[in-house]
Amino acid sequence: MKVEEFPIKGLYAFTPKQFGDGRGFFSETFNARAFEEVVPGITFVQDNHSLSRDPGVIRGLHFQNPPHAQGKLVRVTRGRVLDVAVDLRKGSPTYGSHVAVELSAENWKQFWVPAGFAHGFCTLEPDTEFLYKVTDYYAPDCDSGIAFDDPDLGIDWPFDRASATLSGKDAVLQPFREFDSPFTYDDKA
Ligand SMILES: Cc1cn([C@H]2C[C@H](O)[C@@H](COP(=O)(O)OP(=O)(O)O[C@H]3O[C@@H](C)C(=O)[C@@H](O)[C@H]3O)O2)c(=O)[nH]c1=O
Repeated sequence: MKVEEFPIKGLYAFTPKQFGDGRGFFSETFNARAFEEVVPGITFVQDNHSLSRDPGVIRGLHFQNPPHAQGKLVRVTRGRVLDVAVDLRKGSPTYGSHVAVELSAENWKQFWVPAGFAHGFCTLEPDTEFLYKVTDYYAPDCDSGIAFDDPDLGIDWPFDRASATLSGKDAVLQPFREFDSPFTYDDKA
């Protein structure tokens, strides 16, 4: 498994091996022991799967507030997305900055987005299937988000608000400047 780090501490990309043969391929898409070596102390409790029909579907930027904050291990099994994580950890040297990674069925990359980040993605191909493991259960009362196109975040999305497809909920998310983060940065983590 290939492991990549980023300028924002806590984010990782993993590329599991694919063993191709005449039938197709085999891949260990999650191995608790290998994951633990890079990101210790994590337990996943729920697996999610979404389908987005068109290119330009933007979901995000989402997070759950404590006590149900979620870490997410995300990947794409069909199609392609631009996946984005925004650092919301108060006191972090990279607070408010983001990492964008392309995830696709072709590159087989997974992105680890710990609790304390807002997460979102934009589909780049039709019929994109997005799969992820999360570290806490869905808690609608803790569900929150920030506008994907907030100018203060400066994310270079391939679609703008007029051309993207958004949920009603995502169309009215709060601006970053009004957001009082409940997350704190742990220097030692
Ligand atoms: C996220 C989620 C949603 N739902 C339900 C609520 C709602 O009726 C329907 C669709 O929910 P949403 O519109 O919030 O789905 P979606 O916009 O795909 O939300 C997801 O976006 C990406 C970017 C993330 O990071 C995820 O954590 C999650 O927030 O599914 C669950 O039952 N369990 C869940 O874990």
